[in-house]
Amino acid sequence: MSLPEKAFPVSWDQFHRDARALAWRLAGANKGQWKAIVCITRGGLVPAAIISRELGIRVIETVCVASYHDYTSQGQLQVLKEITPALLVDDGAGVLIIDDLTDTGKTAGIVRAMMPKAHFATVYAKPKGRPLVDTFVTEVSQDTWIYFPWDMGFTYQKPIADDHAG
Ligand SMILES: O=P(O)(O)OC[C@H]1O[C@H](OP(=O)(O)OP(=O)(O)O)[C@H](O)[C@@H]1O
Ligand code: HPA
Ligand SMILES: [Mg+2]
Repeated sequence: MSLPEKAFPVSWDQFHRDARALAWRLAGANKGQWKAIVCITRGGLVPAAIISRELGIRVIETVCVASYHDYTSQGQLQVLKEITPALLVDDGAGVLIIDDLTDTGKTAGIVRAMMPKAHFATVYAKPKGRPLVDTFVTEVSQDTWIYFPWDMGFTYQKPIADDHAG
């Protein structure tokens, strides 16, 4: 297992602020009028909850995709549950697709193909995935791993000087 060079840990508070910032941007797009949210599980569940609250969207659908089976290594992408046909009309126009991040862009590419006219939004984006999303909040470099608060717990931190002792 190879770990990306840099770490970008995100606290619950920071994630809430960043997801709210995404909601502000989305309120300005499509006049804030969305038919429904399609949330890409599982990572999209938390931002979808925050955005649905901020924008008053009550219809929430899931598309269930899994690709990172072993922590940081990506495997075969599996679609475990498809989008309800009711939302696929008119290629998904007026629908908001939400995920926590786009990395290589593979997940975004697969879901975009299901709804080419939907608006795709993520909280974070890495350069390879960035061209596939319409709206995001923060870009992080490709060699960075984003640590989400739901994947973390409190642990002891070594003093910075311990790694710089000469
Ligand atoms: O741009 P990509 O390289 O495709 O990676 C991005 C996807 O990877 C993660 O999901 P994951 O498959 O790990 O499942 P999870 O959301 O259930 O954690 C993340 O939540 C995105 O959906
Ligand atoms: O940087 C990441 N962090 C968490 N999950 C991910 N899935 C793909 N890339 C990432
Ligand atoms: Mg995911």
